[in-house]
Amino acid sequence: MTDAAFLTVSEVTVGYGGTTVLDRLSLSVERGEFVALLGSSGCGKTTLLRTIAGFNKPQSGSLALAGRDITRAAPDRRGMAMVFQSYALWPHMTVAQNIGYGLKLRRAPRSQIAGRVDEIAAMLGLSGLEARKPSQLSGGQRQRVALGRALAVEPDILLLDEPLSNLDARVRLGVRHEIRALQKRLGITAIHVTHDREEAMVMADRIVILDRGRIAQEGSPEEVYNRPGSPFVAAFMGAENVIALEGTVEGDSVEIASGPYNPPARLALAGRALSSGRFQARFRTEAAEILLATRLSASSDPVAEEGDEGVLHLRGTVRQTSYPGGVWRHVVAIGAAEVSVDADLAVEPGTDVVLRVPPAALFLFEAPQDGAEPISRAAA
Ligand SMILES: Nc1ncnc2c1ncn2[C@@H]1O[C@H](COP(=O)(O)OP(=O)(O)OP(=O)(O)O)[C@@H](O)[C@H]1O
Repeated sequence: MTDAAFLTVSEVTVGYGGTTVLDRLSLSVERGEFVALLGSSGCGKTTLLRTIAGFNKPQSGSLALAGRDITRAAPDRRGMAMVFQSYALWPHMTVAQNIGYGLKLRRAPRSQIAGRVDEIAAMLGLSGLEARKPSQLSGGQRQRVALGRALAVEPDILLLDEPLSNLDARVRLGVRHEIRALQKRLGITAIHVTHDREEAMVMADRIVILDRGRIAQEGSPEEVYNRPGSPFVAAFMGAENVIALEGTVEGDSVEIASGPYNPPARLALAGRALSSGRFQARFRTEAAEILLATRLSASSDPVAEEGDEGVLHLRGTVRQTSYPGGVWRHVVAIGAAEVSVDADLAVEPGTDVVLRVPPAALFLFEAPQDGAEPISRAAA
């Protein structure tokens, strides 16, 4: 955490009744940064956002904004505005009245409110709709009004609580880009709660992945996607195929001996701390290539092929083939394990195949205590 951080959340613990939801959580956000809080349902994303907004009081820890302690400041004294999933617009007010609501509460002069409402309506593509009530708007328009109401008060921090999840997929993509472009143009600091990985990836400068009230990992979208630090983050970022292996660590690589489902391989550790013994290899559905087993039958050791250093080859049998669109998806059985692998062409169920997982797409981690039996043996 740096002293220069705009918002600082320090060692904050928050719970409901006797249950702790956030456990000594610390987070810092820079001015102008767009941070996405990503995590599965119930991990505490909304609780963290509401704590930042001042709706939840921490049992311990502190919050500071621009160097000012706001731990006990009332929500309307924090210079923040929140946009909710449910829009939370006033149904009896017009679009203009909804957008101007925060300014009216602050007793801004009527002419100033009108000018600001016009400006925001134009910026958000709502011009011409100012006299309508929320019930006369589409979901995307309502969400833009909610965003306009938040922006009208020129908050120091914009808090977004799954604001796009009620919109249909096509509108959601559009509003996603609108919010991001606007945030960049206005230089607003934004914290956005979502459980949608792609949404977090395309909108945020930094992704904070929460797991049961703690930060599992934070980093740029590219970092958390390509260098997940734990099996939880790898799985959350889409590397859901898991193969249990056994190997011997030598320097910065791990050697696995030939087994019934794999030729020998030397896999790069790429700085990960692993010790000899059991570990797990994770990869994404789109990361592995399917090779037909017959192509490799002449070679007992495909790893020896030039340029295949660090590659994991796995022998398996296709169990299911489906077409989700664009590519063919295959369920491939490798011993007792099953993995999902995409390919441009359909491979018939029952076909023996070899999967080729390149080093950059392979994530290695310590095996969990209750992990599956490894399919490989450690090299002697
Ligand atoms: N007002 C409340 N009283 C008691 N428990 C609560 C309350 N609000 C949330 N919780 C519990 O706190 C935990 C975290 O909830 P929170 O809403 O922060 O999660 P979330 O990550 O935002 O989930 P979702 O994505 O489903 O909205 C959950 O177990 C939830 O049941």
